[in-house]
Amino acid sequence: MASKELRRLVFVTGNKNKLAEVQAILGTSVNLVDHKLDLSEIQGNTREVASDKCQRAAKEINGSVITEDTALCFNALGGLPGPYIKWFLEKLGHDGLNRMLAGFDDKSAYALCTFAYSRGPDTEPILFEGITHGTIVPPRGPNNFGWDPIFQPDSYELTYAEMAKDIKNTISHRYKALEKLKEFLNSNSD
Ligand SMILES: O=c1nc[nH]c2c1ncn2[C@H]1C[C@H](O)[C@@H](COP(=O)(O)OP(=O)(O)OP(=O)(O)O)O1
Ligand SMILES: [Mg+2]
Repeated sequence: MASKELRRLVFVTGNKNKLAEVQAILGTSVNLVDHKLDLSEIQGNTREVASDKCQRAAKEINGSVITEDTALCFNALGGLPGPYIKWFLEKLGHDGLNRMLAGFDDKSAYALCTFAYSRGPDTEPILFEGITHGTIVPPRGPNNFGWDPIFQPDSYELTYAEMAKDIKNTISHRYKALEKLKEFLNSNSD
């Protein structure tokens, strides 16, 4: 690849908020091409779910792709809902997610982001993980993105939803995973 040429990366996601954050974090360092597709997701641990999703995307695109899977893991529940948070959020809402922890003193949780990069349909995806630890709290802040109003990162008084985007985007699970992906891409510029 010519050194001045921006790397073209196809990001397959059905979530516009994710896409916006990834674009904001990557800035102009890559030419991000979005491809809207709601991929089906298997059951399994976060690495299995992320890897399978990326393989499906690479088959659809028939080329190199990145995908991302986000889990929200409650420590009192041994890491659940984890990769199934989307369905728990959809069925229970913010209050229901809080109530899941009512019987536990431990309200701690972590957000885990797994980016997966595949060179094409017949290759094993490479995974990049980022974790931000925090606490599950009653909802505060605008309800624009998923579980942002109920996740308060450690050493902050604000939930993800209350924070300015440029703060979230420098401490988030997504930011940390993308830092690793960027480092990998910079040292593998084929
Ligand atoms: O930073 C975040 N802050 C708050 N909520 C978030 C965040 N990131 C993902 N979320 C939500 C979206 C979905 O309810 C679940 C993850 O599920 P996940 O399968 O990874 O996302 P998705 O299906 O919306 O998009 P995709 O097409 O990329 O799979 O957590
Ligand atoms: Mg999904």
